[in-house]
Amino acid sequence: MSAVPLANTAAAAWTWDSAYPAPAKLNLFLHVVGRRADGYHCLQTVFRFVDHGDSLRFAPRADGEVRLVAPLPGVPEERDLTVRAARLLQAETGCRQGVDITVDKRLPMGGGLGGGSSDAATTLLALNHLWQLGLSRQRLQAIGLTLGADVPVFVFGDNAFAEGVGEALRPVSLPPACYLVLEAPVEVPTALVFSAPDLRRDTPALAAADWRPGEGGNDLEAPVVARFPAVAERLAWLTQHARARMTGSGACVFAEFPTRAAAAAVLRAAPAGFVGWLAEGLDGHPLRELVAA
Ligand SMILES: C[C@@](CO)(OP(=O)(O)O)[C@H](O)COP(=O)(O)OP(=O)(O)OC[C@H]1O[C@@H](n2ccc(N)nc2=O)[C@H](O)[C@@H]1O
Ligand SMILES: Nc1ncnc2c1ncn2[C@@H]1O[C@H](COP(=O)(O)OP(=O)(O)O)[C@@H](O)[C@H]1O
Repeated sequence: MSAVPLANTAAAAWTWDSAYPAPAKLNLFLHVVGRRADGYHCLQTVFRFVDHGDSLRFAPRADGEVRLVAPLPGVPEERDLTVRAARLLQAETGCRQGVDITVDKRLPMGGGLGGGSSDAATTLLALNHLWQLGLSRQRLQAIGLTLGADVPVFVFGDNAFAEGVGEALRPVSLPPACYLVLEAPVEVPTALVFSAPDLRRDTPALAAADWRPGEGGNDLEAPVVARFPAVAERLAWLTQHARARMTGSGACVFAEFPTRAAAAAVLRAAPAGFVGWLAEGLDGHPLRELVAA
C-alpha cells in the first residue's frame, strides 16, 4: 500500500490513472451473539483498517465488457468479487461503460483480512466515481452486502463497531496502533468455521458504547485452532510476546504493540518459515472521500 495515497485524498485527485487502495481489515474482537433463522450468525465486532492491502487499477473499455486482466489462481474470472461488483453496478444503473480491472494482490486469500471484500468495495467506490454513476454510500453498501457480509464496512469508510452479520455499522474512534500480522500457510473457509459444532454462539451482547480497545476475544478462534495446526502454532508463539488474536475466520493472527520498533523486534525474532508484516492502524478508509457526504 505504500505506493498509493493513504490520506483521505479529495475525489478530484482520483483519476483513471490512479492506483486505488484496498486495505486489509482486522477484527479487533469478534463475538458470536446468536444465529438468525436463515443460519447466518449474529456478530459483534470492531473492524479496523490498516495500511497494508491490495491495489487496483481500472482502464476504460469501449465495448461495455468487464474483464479482469489477470485472474487470481483458483478464482475463475466470473467469480472474482471485483468482476461481480462491476457487473452489479452496470446492472443496477444501466451503465454501458466497460472496464479492464487489474488487481495487485498482496493479501492472502482466506486470511480473515477481508481481501476479496475490500477489492469488491474498492471496485464499487472507484467505478461509481469513474463512471460518474452518483450512487449514494448507502446504496453502494447495500449492493456490497449482496456480495458478502464484509463488503459494506469497506464502503462505509470509518473504522466501525458492527452488529448483525456485519452490516449494522457505527463509527468508532481508535487510538494510533501498530500491528504485527502473521500469515498462516492455509486458507480457512469461512463457511466451515461458522458450521463447526464446537463454535460458541451465545456470547452475551455488549452495549456498543461500553466497548474499549483491547477488550473482547474472537469466538471463531477456538474451532480454527482445533482444526488448523499452523494457526495454533502462530497464535501460541505470538501470545508469548503480546496479547494475540485471530482476525475474522482466520487464518491470520495479530497483536498490537505500543511502538513500531517493539513490533519489529518481535517480527525479527519469529521462527524461520513464519511470514509476517507490520501495519499501522488507519483512521479510516483511504477512499472515504470518493462518495459525496
Ligand atoms: C468472519 C468475518 C468477520 O469479519 O470475516 P472473514 O474472516 O471472512 O474475513 C465475516 O463475518 C465473514 O464475512 P464474509 O467473508 O463476507 O462471509 P460470507 O461470504 O458472507 O459468508 C460465507 C459463509 O459463512 C457463513 N456465515 C457468514 C457470516 C455470518 N455472519 N454468519 C455465517 O454463518 C455462511 O454460511 C456463509 O455462507
Ligand atoms: N478479488 C478477490 N480476492 C480474494 N479472494 C477472492 C476475490 N474474489 C473472489 N474471491 C474468493 O473469496 C474467498 C475469500 O477471500 P478473502 O476475502 O481474501 O478471505 P477472508 O474472507 O478470509 O478475508 C477466496 O478464497 C476466493 O475464493
